[in-house]
Amino acid sequence: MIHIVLRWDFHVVVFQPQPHFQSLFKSGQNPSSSSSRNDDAISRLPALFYVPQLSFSSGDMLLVHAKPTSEWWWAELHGVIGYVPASVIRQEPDEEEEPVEDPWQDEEYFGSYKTLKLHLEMLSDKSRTEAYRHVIFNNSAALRGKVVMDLGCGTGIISLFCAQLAQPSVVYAVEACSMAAYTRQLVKQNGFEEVVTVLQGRAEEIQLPEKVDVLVSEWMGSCLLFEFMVESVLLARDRWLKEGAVTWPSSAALTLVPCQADGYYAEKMAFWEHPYGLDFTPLQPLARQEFFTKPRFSHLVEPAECLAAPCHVIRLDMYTLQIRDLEVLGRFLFCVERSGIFHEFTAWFTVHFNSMEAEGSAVELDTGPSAEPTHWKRTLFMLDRPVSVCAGDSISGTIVLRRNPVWRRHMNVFLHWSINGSTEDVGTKTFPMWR
Ligand SMILES: N=C(N)NCC[C@H]1O[C@@H](n2cnc3c(N)ncnc32)[C@H](O)[C@@H]1O
Repeated sequence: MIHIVLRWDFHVVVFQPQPHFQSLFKSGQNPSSSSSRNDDAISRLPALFYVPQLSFSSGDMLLVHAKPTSEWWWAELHGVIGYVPASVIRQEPDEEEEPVEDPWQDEEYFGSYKTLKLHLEMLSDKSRTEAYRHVIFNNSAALRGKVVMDLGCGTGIISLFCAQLAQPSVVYAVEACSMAAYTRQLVKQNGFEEVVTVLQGRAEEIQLPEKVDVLVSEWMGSCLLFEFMVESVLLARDRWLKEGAVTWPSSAALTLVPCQADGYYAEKMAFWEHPYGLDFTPLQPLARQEFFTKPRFSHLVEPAECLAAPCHVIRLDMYTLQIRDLEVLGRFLFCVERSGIFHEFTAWFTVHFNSMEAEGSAVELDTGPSAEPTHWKRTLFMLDRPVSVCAGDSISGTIVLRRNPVWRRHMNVFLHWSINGSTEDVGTKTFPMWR
């Protein structure tokens, strides 16, 4: 995307490479450039080791490669790349906001699955893993002679269940990272080489010898969509699924509920009111910024903390969902069932696996408070200021999960709400997940 430099001439000099990137901005003609604003902005630059010199003048056309933060963009001028303050450049009006494809991001993403840490976490999650085993067991007869694709197989557990519990003709176990080599060993170790074929590569790029009857994948991330692995599932669905074939999960739903969170609020905010008999409340704005800006996903909300009946705010049909739909909007209307303090929204997801047989029973994997905890836990969105609510009040609004245009596996969650439909008692907050 092309941008033009607006006002100031900037000369960016890195006077020493070090873990924390520092630079000295000397403003050009514009006397209004406040060094304090620059210093403040510099302090929030992403940590870097080396940034080459980058000088540019009013009217220059910069090529912006990425927007890592709202204040600093990664741009190029005449072949030289460096950080520039976003405040001095303007985007060409007719520019399309095309997502920036950045191969480095996927290297980082797949690199995180090369070690056992995340695989151990997923395999240790009994609710998650038993749900997939239950699906394969329930459909073992229908799977006989079928062609299966396990997308993002990791250690291959789902493919091994297919070979252990059913008699598919073949399972293509697709894994992008080097864990695939170990997965091959596990297939051999368990005597399933005749059935399971491990393919290392991205599902979007690999070549299968045939189309498939079943596309199964465990693609869910925090708040359902984080990681956006679901995009790969949709691409594979459109490329490899036979007509009338099955995708597991078949559908997914994001659930939201307004909650009271006395413990968390006391721990992070009320604490500053009188620690050791002193008044530390001037630190509360800092605490709000530090502890309540990003969602918290290690939270295990209890049913008793829910102020209203949870409701599905977003539903995804995996047979019809399109990639363009992945900027998902949900509306909600909660009727408060018990008076209390509205501190936060809690979100979790549920996925369903339809049976391959007409009369067969579906399987559900619920990550909410009424089910066994999972490694996804639940996602807590803290309001900046708690609101007292009474039984019978209504909390209505919208939630939007918007994919990050630069960091493509991340997203922002926008929440907008009002109490009893009033225009005064309105709240809105954006939560980055995670960049
Ligand atoms: N949130 C999750 N369930 N993540 C599971 C991720 C597993 O799928 C693998 N994976 C994710 N996307 C892909 C893809 N497009 N192609 C192949 N493997 C993938 C990833 O390397 C890891 O082993």
